[in-house]
Amino acid sequence: MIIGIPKEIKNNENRVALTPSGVISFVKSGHKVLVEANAGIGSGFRNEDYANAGAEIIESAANVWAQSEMIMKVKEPLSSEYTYFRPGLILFTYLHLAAEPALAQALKDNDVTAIAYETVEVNRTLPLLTPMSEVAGRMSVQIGAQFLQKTNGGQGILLAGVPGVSRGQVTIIGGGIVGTNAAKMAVGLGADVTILDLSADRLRQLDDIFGYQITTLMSNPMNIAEAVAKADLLIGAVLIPGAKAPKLVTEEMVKSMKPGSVIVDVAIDQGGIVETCDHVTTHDDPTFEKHGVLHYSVANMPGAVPRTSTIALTNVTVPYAMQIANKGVQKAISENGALKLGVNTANGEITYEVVAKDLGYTYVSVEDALAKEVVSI
Ligand SMILES: NC(=O)C1=CN([C@@H]2O[C@H](COP(=O)(O)OP(=O)(O)OC[C@H]3O[C@@H](n4cnc5c(N)ncnc54)[C@H](O)[C@@H]3O)[C@@H](O)[C@H]2O)C=CC1
Ligand SMILES: CC(=O)C(=O)O
Repeated sequence: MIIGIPKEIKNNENRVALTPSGVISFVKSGHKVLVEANAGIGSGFRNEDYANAGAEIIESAANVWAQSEMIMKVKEPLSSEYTYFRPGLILFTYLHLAAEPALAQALKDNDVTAIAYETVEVNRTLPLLTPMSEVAGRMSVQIGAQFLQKTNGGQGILLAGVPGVSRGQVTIIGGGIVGTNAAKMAVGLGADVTILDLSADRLRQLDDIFGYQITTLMSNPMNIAEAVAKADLLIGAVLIPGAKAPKLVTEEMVKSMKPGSVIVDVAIDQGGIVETCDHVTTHDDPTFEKHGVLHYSVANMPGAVPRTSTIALTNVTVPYAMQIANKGVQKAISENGALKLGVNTANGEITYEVVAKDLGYTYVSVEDALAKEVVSI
């Protein structure tokens, strides 16, 4: 199979979908890899590194897309990339379609087989989301601490406090991968940490991990309101796989926060859980202020630590991409239930149920979509 690796074009997105080591794996298995010139620079991988690994360096993005059977990316295509879509193209990347209706329509209109990293699912875990959630969860506290500084627009508190002065309060809504990793960092800094989740089992696990270092609370409107009101740093970390994030933190709750408090809504890639986090921000201009509270809503947080993130991401994506390359997309999907759950669009249909529901399309199963006329390139 011919696999294409375009350079990421989202604001400050310095990750790349494949490392030179990944290229070696594909080439050894008899595949051809086309890498757009300078695609790896942001992650510290030079064109020569890719060429030495056996990739062909291609000058233009258009040629990479046109000549490849499968495109591997990191972030969802931006509108300028929709022109590269065509029937039969396999796209393997983060998509977050519930929050990207125009992209969903473009993939559908162009009969692209689009497999979303974030919905590949094994035993109720999301193996291709996990490493980036680990990164973003850890970053969320680092970023929050930084914006709590007066010089950066915050209320001017140190999360750790000092002897004689109270510690900062970190409230984390959602105790999955992002939430747990945020808690590790916040506990490590010495903050006062509260985590809310809807799953009693998850709260028990968190209690086992952190003991008396954190407070766990069942997620319900009353507990959320109280925990938000006292938060110096609020972290949004809820996920319902594939679906638009529920708005759990209302504008009224945000108004109850202290001036200069900070919200890091990590779940913004699925639309965000905070009502006032009404738009995505960029690494260039990451925050905005509403009701005196700083809001941070960058949808590609790991893009700021690309070396760590690229290696962590490709560690998990390459084995799945290899199955697609070795077997072809239809056979790979039929033999691997985890990968099948990743398919969000195929043959002009939306094939992930909650995405179809959230965007108002009729859901068609992957099998039925692929059983329609099979388009080959
Ligand atoms: N902004 C960025 O750059 C990045 C964003 N993310 C996003 O962060 C979000 C969280 O991801 P993960 O931690 O990996 O998901 P996860 O599935 O590991 O955890 C989600 C948690 O939310 C809980 N939950 C569901 N409904 C809830 C509710 N009503 N109240 C409280 N908790 C509830 C679940 O029980 C689960 O424990 C996702 O949207 C993910 O895409 C991940 C990486 C980077
Ligand atoms: C999960 C995701 O969208 C990211 O890492 O950018």
